[in-house]
Amino acid sequence: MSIHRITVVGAGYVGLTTGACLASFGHRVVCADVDAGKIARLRAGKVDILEAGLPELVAAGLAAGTLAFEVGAAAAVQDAEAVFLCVPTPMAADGTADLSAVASVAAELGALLPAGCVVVNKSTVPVGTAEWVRRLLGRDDVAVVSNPEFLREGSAVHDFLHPDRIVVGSADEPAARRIAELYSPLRAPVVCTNAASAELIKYAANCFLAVKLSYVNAVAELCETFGAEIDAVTAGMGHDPRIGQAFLRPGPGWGGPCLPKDASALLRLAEGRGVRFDLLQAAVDDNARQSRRVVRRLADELGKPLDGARIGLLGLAFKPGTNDLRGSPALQVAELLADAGAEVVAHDPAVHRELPRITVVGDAYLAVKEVDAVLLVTEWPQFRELDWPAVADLMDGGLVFDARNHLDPAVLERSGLRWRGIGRQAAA
Ligand SMILES: NC(=O)c1ccc[n+]([C@@H]2O[C@H](COP(=O)([O-])OP(=O)(O)OC[C@H]3O[C@@H](n4cnc5c(N)ncnc54)[C@H](O)[C@@H]3O)[C@@H](O)[C@H]2O)c1
Ligand SMILES: O=c1ccn([C@@H]2O[C@H](COP(=O)(O)OP(=O)(O)O[C@H]3O[C@H](CO)[C@@H](O)[C@H](O)[C@H]3O)[C@@H](O)[C@H]2O)c(=O)[nH]1
Repeated sequence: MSIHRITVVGAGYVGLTTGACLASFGHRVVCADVDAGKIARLRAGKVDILEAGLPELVAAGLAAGTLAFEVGAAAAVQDAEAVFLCVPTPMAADGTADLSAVASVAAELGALLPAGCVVVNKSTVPVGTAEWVRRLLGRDDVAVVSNPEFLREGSAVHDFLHPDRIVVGSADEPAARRIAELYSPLRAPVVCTNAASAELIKYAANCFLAVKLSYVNAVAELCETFGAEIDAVTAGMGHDPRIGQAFLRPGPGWGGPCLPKDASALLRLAEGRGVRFDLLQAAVDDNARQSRRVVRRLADELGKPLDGARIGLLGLAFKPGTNDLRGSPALQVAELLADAGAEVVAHDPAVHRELPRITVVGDAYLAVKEVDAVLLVTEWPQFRELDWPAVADLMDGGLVFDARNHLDPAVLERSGLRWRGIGRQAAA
């Protein structure tokens, strides 16, 4: 029996993208959220988050009548055949995943779900959560399927529509297959397994990426000491298909709303089972050092104390293409600079709100005015296109520390600026 009537609970990056994309396949989708203001804006076609193609998909779904929005999950499940849980699972104070939103939705929906409905865990949740949700629902006639999501922010719609794989896991294999069938228009490989494996796949994948980044950041540090060039080193490594070119760019540390909390959650899960995962712990520890290393190098290159220095920060979002500040390494760097007594003036093309301890300005040229050094922390394409001779005129000092190796060193040097990167030698 194919599924056509879908409810999505949680209309954020994952939920709204899932809902709008499934509606575009012709299914009838209702997205529910506890945020009444967000639902009112979505009903008017207004999307709060910065995701290419998402406003268009929402508008198309609303116009076709395939996509609707409700306040609260209870109002959205009357005739649902599948209910996707896309609520937040942030890091709790003890480093585990906070499952309170999942628990409250499961408790709320237990008595309301139609018989034969499938509950789908799309939130990133610890191993064992599918079974736990099944018990909370208290229903023998409702299956629970784990279906983790792998989309990246900034390219959420593209990633959802072009997945590398679909993962479904459940004790109820026919239910898992019915969920996998929803993705059949995407022609992606399907991994159908038990719930524990599906849940672990998500953490294992994100944490593998985190380890890869800590590794490459350490190799970049080696490059600095040996006179090697990290771009050449990673290109040379990446031609080996067992390594691959992706996810090898060094930076000020890995961050965002997912990798840090998922690494922490997997470490706590391992600890709970008495399994030592020293490799992952080292990746997390090295990552915490990386932002400190960037600030220390900036101070060394500056040749004067950070206390009282004025630093122009280019970028605030955790990566380009998003306005998400959750877990942003740029903010960690800004905090460290402020701790050291520096005055931080920052610009990000997508972030226009006030932030503590930083002056946020609406123009990159304002951010570099009269600064002792510029520190680039988010690789927005716009920053490459700046008029660098004009930047040199505006700055008091001449140092540009490019913590993403994003700028063209030759352009900067020609502009009379001193470029420094990560894992790279100074331009000749
Ligand atoms: N952001 C990503 O790139 C991404 C990718 C893959 C997986 N994930 C995982 O997906 C989950 C959701 O992440 P997100 O980034 O979409 O979160 P988000 O914060 O963007 O959105 C979550 C939404 O759920 C709503 N919500 C909270 N409690 C609710 C409740 N009880 N009932 C209904 N709605 C409720 C919030 O108001 C919010 O709109 C997390 O587990 C995350 O780890 C995120
Ligand atoms: O070569 C690289 C690639 C990434 N990063 C950094 O790594 C972090 C994470 O980047 P990315 O993975 O692109 O962002 P997310 O949108 O958080 O996506 C990750 O987290 C999601 C939520 O779980 C998963 O669905 C995705 O598959 C996974 O890539 C950011 O700080 C990036 O700047 C680097 O420093 N160098």
